[in-house]
Amino acid sequence: MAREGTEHWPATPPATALFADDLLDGEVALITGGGTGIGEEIAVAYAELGADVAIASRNMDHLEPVAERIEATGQSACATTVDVREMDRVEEMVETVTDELGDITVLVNNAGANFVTPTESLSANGWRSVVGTILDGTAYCSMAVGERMIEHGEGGSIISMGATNSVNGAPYHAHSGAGKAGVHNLMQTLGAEWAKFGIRANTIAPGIIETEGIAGAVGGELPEMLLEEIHADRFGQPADCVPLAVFLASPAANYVTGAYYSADGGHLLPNVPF
Ligand SMILES: CCCCC/C=C/C(=O)SCCNC(=O)CCNC(=O)[C@H](O)C(C)(C)COP(=O)(O)OP(=O)(O)OC[C@H]1O[C@@H](n2cnc3c(N)ncnc32)[C@H](O)[C@@H]1OP(=O)(O)O
Ligand SMILES: NC(=O)C1=CN([C@@H]2O[C@H](COP(=O)(O)OP(=O)(O)OC[C@H]3O[C@@H](n4cnc5c(N)ncnc54)[C@H](OP(=O)(O)O)[C@@H]3O)[C@@H](O)[C@H]2O)C=CC1
Repeated sequence: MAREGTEHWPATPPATALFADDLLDGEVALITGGGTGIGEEIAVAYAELGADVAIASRNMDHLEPVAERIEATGQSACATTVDVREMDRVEEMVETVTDELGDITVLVNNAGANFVTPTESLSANGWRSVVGTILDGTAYCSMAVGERMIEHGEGGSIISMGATNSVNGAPYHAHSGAGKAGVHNLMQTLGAEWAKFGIRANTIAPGIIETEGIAGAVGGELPEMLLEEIHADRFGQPADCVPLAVFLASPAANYVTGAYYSADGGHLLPNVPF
């Protein structure tokens, strides 16, 4: 049964119902992991608001249908494969996107990886696989795109997906929690270092958002008992993360850098009065 007041947590409306339809005109956005889940929703919303959008991940099968959705809005799309854990591949991706769409003005570090496991069962390779994707990948993409943003001289926005599991520690998420904590710290560092170039760097921390990725990470359906920890009394949907990603890409956030925004239905808030 829903707790009192939780019926006041309806679905987040589409970005086009919230923002001016030309908000992202002239932007060129690159979204890693843009072929699925949260990344897909951000990619399509950016295009609907006027940006040309590139999406990149390891598997082209994920990317092609989303590129078609982007093109259906009338904007240009670029779909390219990358493993963000490899710097050479990241450099190639940035070159391809720049050749096809022009200078990148918005980078969304969304590619992510996780699986839930007791730390004593986590192998070195399992640790590297997740931390490599989350933290190395975010660093490599930010460095490759940031260098070009600096050369281009027009500033830019770097947005990275953190996670609420990095805030208080999270049992069975040793690799993911530590990697996401590093992502938040990296965005603060870049926000400080690259402010002089007009480059902003911010973090969005989703709570528990229903995607195929998280279902894989927890080994099936999300257990209903997790809702007891979520004040909104519902799991998040990818659309719940989109308005923050639009805001941070837009001129509305021109004075916002090094910030950390959670979209978690109150998951981080205490559940008891003491
Ligand atoms: C409060 C809630 C917070 C939630 C926070 C975050 C949530 C999310 O991020 S949800 C999004 C999750 N999305 C994904 O994970 C999609 C991408 N996932 C993957 O690519 C794979 O699941 C991957 C993470 C395992 C990486 O794939 P790949 O690089 O191809 O790696 P391998 O399959 O070769 O495995 C590497 C290594 O990891 C070990 N391993 C894999 N799964 C598990 C598991 N469930 N438990 C324990 N260990 C696992 C695997 O055995 C390999 O290690 P070695 O055997 O030592 O070689
Ligand atoms: N869903 C949730 O509850 C939460 C999600 N997050 C974060 O939000 C982001 C999106 O998550 P979500 O949409 O749920 O997950 P998905 O699993 O749907 O998305 C992850 C994406 O990353 C891509 N990817 C994974 N590894 C690599 C790699 N090495 N190189 C390039 N691309 C890669 C995948 O594509 P491909 O397989 O083609 O490479 C996939 O498109 C992630 O950063 C995640 O950690 C944070 C907290 C909670």
